[in-house]
Amino acid sequence: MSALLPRVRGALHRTGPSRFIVPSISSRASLSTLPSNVSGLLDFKPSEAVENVKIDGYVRSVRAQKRHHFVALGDGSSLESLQAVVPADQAEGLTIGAAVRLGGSWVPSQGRGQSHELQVSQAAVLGPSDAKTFPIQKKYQTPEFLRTLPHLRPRIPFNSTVLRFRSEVIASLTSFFNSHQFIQTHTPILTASDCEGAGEVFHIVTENEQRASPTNPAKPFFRRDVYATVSSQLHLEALSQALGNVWTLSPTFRAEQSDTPRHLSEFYMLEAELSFTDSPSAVMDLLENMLKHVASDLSDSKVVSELLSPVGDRSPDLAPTEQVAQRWRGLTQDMWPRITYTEAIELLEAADVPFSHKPSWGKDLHTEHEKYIATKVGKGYSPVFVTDYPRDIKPFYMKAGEKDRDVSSPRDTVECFDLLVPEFCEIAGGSMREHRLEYLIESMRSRGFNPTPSEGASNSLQQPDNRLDWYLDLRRWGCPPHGGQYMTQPPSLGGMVDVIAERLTP
Ligand SMILES: NC(=O)C[C@H](N)C(=O)O
Repeated sequence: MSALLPRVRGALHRTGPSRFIVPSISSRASLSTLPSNVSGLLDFKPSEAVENVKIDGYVRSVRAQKRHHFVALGDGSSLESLQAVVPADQAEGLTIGAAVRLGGSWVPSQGRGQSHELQVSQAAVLGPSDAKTFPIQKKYQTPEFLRTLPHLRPRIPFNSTVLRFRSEVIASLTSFFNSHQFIQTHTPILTASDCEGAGEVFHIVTENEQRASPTNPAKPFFRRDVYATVSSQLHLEALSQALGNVWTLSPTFRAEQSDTPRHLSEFYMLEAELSFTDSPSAVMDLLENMLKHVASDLSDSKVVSELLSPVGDRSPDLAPTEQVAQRWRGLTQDMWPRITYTEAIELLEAADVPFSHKPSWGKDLHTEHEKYIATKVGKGYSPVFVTDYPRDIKPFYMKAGEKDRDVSSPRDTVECFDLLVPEFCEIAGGSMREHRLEYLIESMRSRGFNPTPSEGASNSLQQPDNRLDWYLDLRRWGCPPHGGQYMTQPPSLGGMVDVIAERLTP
């Protein structure tokens, strides 16, 4: 293998930022038109051979024949591999997993399975790989096994496709918010506010504090209890009073002990606050338009067609492609139905289905209930908004509904919504925020908080136990009606695409 390097070094050295040698006069393609990655090369279908093509990538598999080795090359840019035909005497070191640089002619392929292939004249191994010990193999490997290799798993073509998809979704979300004049902000990850008791928190302590004992006390690192954020919402509300409409995409942490894909201890959450509005519909419209924007932005993209393609190494614990395609189509449906929680309960009570949890007004909806609603109301493809949940099962910050809105049902509700999608159930939600000081204090007291609003601004550093007084302050000085939305795991569209919504990075 080392013998290969000196032989090709002269021919393959970079002449600038490009990885290609300037083509000779006889070449048809000019430097600027030559694609620079596997995806680009696969889309490049000249009718005649193009010489002096160079490509960097990783060997996905090798089929050795007497005179040639057929190398499947990938570089993370494409689910499909590029076929490189390497003369046997140049194939030393081209083993599965190796990082290589290949040079040769890009020619229409005689074989089946690909329109073009690279007839390699120069091959360099830039990062060798011992095929005998490389744990990622072309054959099927169970998700359980692959989960033990989080540092290598992204190299699996399907997984790198999911990561590219996430990148494109984030770009599309950014363009959506940008074009709607929302300001992107970044809220603290380490925070003294544990939001609304949205989930169990991770308490941040230093190793010193952890090792402390009565005989060996440690000086606290922070002056008060600090947690890994469970939601950016409260901080975002403060920022919206300074900037107007704001959004963030932030890592979020919940200490929930669970192996289901729906309960992750670390995930990304998109949150947006819309200021100067008293209309829950406006907040729902924002969420609906945001998802439709992403769906239409990406619908013709290569990455979506790859995710929906039935070929490749799709693991059997992923939803079938037809199901994912259906979810995708659902996002582009015209009007997403909106029903109240009370209507949802009525539908559930009337349903001829043996639910394991009896639906009853005042209780939260279980996944089986949400599935039923999404199928019945959303007809199995359209997302459905369920609004106005009972106040007692929702967090303190949600704005109280108008009691007299439905005289036949004078039960306390809050102005909120959950977005249910077929099969996946709740992927997003939001609410109007209680912007009236006295109502907020009352709501906090009824939930066991002990707010102590002061005359001046709350100095949270001096009030270690009263971590939400600053939140009350927001209501004391210029708090317009406002509301917000959230979506968990937006880069994978709430996990709808990489169904096992797990981290693909170490
Ligand atoms: N921004 C939000 O409305 C998210 C909400 N705080 C939650 O954690 O569920």
